[in-house]
Amino acid sequence: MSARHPGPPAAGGPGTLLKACGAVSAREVAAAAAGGADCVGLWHGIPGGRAELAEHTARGLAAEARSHGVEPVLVTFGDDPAALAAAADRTGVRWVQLHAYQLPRVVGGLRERAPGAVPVKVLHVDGGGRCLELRLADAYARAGTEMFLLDTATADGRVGSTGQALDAVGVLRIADRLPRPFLLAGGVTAARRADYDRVVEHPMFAGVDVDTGARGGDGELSETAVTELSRAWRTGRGRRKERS
Ligand SMILES: O=C(O)c1ccccc1N[C@@H]1O[C@H](COP(=O)(O)O)[C@@H](O)[C@H]1O
Repeated sequence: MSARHPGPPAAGGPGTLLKACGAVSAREVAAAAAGGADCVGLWHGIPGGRAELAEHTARGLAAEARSHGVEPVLVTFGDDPAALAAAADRTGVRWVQLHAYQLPRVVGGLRERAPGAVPVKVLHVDGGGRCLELRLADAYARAGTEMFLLDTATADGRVGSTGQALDAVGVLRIADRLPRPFLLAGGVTAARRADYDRVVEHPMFAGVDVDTGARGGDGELSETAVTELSRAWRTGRGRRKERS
């Protein structure tokens, strides 16, 4: 994990990780950094993805992120451990977010080939709070997963940037069974912070990962939006519910 965040932060406090996802330009990386993001997601290996980056672009933006003191995270659907390790090496990115339905052996294979990699495994949660991959959580941890990320899977099978929020009760039920800290994703906004008081207080809560809610009216990652997220999620304990 990054030097700034060696372990799970105190619940809802200033140590809460904030990851802004899907940067495609140095300007977006700088905006996320200026807003207070700790991590920025760079898509590589998401065929057809609107924020998919060529390897050399991901490498450049990773260096840009680091120059701002922000940890770059490679976000990928890839499931070939050798290719993932090579991509991490060539882009110079340590954190690898496996955003598809990769099995524990993919995590293990990545760690074998790239011992310095920090695998983040996404667990997909449906509208009823069900998470099919939950039964694999211990196996993911044994394979070397350092952090989980809970994200929405829609009824029609869409994953990633759904903009749809997870139900807090379902999140808590899953969090109780996780052997590693987790980031919350799925339609995260500043206003929705008030719905997650108990989630933020959970000992395994590490922070939030935001794509849609970190963007301005022009669709780009925005310093203002990230600043609002940072204020809400890092200091927002017990706030009254805001109107969205
Ligand atoms: O946005 C996508 O289509 C996507 C594709 C593949 C992997 C991840 C993707 N998006 C990620 O989904 C979460 C939550 O996004 P949101 O805040 O609900 O919009 C985030 O990690 C996005 O980068």
